[in-house]
Amino acid sequence: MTTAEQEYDVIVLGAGSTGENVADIAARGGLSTVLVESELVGGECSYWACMPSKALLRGSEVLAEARAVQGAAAAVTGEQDAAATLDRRDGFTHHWDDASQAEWVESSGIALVRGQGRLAGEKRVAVTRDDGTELVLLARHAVAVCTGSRAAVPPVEGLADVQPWTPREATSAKEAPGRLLVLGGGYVGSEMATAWQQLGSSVTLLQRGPRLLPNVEPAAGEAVAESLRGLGVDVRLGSEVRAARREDGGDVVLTTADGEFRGDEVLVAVGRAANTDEIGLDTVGLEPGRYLDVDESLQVPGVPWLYGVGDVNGRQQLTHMGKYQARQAGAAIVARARGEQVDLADWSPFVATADRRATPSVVFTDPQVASVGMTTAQAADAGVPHRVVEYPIGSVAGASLFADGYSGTAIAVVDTEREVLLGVTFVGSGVAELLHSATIAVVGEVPISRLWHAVPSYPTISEIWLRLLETYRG
Ligand SMILES: Cc1cc2nc3c(=O)[nH]c(=O)nc-3n(C[C@H](O)[C@H](O)[C@H](O)COP(=O)(O)OP(=O)(O)OC[C@H]3O[C@@H](n4cnc5c(N)ncnc54)[C@H](O)[C@@H]3O)c2cc1C
Ligand SMILES: NC(=O)c1ccc[n+]([C@@H]2O[C@H](COP(=O)([O-])OP(=O)(O)OC[C@H]3O[C@@H](n4cnc5c(N)ncnc54)[C@H](O)[C@@H]3O)[C@@H](O)[C@H]2O)c1
Repeated sequence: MTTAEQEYDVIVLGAGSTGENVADIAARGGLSTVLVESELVGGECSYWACMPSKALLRGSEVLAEARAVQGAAAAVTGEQDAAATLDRRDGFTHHWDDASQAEWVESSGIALVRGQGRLAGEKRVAVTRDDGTELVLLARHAVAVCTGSRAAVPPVEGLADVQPWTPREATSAKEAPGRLLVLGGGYVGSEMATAWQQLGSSVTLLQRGPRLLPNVEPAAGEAVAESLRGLGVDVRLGSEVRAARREDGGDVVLTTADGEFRGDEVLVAVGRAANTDEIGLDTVGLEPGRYLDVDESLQVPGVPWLYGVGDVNGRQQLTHMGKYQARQAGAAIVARARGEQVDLADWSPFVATADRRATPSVVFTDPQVASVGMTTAQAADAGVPHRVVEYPIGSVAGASLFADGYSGTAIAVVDTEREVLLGVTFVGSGVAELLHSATIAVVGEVPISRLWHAVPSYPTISEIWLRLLETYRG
């Protein structure tokens, strides 16, 4: 077999949302750039994660909002058309065709190589192309590993053999299974239980720990569990699955200390594993299979030409944070290629400080959970002097107009020494769009005394800000 060689300034391995953005910044910075992709350009978010999952949830959300408004509720006389929702979902994934994203890559002056790439020593990437030929890419300046993550399947006896759903099947299924078992009550488990229960499945959710969404404020997980139960989901907390089997008739059976649970399918949603096992890390002295260890500019310590960006470094596994890291790492790659100094201080143009200090996220359950920065528990663990203020969102006029009997909670964690916000969590209907105000306050470290002058419009849900500040001031 003949092996061709090509040289670029920057090689980006993996064309998910993160890799696309690293390549874009590098190309805009005047560096010749190549993207290597083994599946679909756009990665998980476009085809098997954010976009299809939110499309599956949106129909139920709109109906719930209409049912919560006297007068409008009378117009909701039928059920959701599940087939039409799945069809709309298929539109968002472009029927799992990446032609438009590939077109964008090429129109941005970035070369695209389709195939399986792996490091082959210093600044070298060997690609087995889709047609079976080999191509060796050489990088003058940098290689950015953006290979993302995949679903982790826990070592439960028999689980791998039942061919469980991963988030890929849960977001791309062509019909609702009659009975769906969901293993894991984090982001994916909570969202997918919400979606499929309302698309016709009978869902049982098994969560190992004492509450859903363990990484956010406890009130959020409690509200989501209560709402899922209201929708008819069988939510089992403290439930450890010990074994799994598929019976002749097709049933999946999960065994726990509380007995057996049966379903037509089981979704495994217990977190992610890094896609680093088969990318040649051993050829540059690194251990395969683990999240890539990186510094604040996303550079791998001791290997200055190598970067690990997005899900693959395990810092924050969210599309917007991967894209943020891509902007920071991309700027660092361009600056270093020009021989410029890269400032590694917090909040510089080259570092991903928000990963540690101000990561926003929205769980699109009913109620939504929108949070940024530290939770109460994280502030306590970090030993920061702080006070927690809480206020029921339903008590503000805007919320009562938004939905009859609006129920929700806002929680702010305030640094009592510096009088700035460390973190904010909103739990309630329609709070996703409130979150960016909190993100700006946390990132900007806006003093409470100045925040007081940020007057929310009446009557909007944003008036929750005024109530939180009044509660803090006492
Ligand atoms: C069900 C679900 C819902 C989610 N919803 C949201 C949400 O609403 N909002 C949000 O912010 N985040 C969400 N996330 C998280 C989000 O999907 C990820 O954080 C994001 O996709 C990470 O992007 P990435 O580019 O780093 O990795 P990926 O999207 O995994 O992209 C990596 C790319 O690298 C390619 N690749 C891997 N190995 C190789 C190789 N050897 N050679 C060539 N190519 C390779 C892969 O094919 C892939 O295209 C969700 C996740 C799941 C599972
Ligand atoms: N809306 C969003 O932004 C969104 C949506 C989906 C996923 N994501 C991202 O994808 C990541 C992965 O999501 P995820 O839900 O797979 O992981 P997760 O870390 O959010 O949740 C995993 C859950 O599984 C539970 N668990 C672990 N082992 C278990 C076991 N053996 N049995 C039962 N329960 C078990 C954990 O207690 C936890 O609650 C998220 O952390 C998030 O970064 C984001």
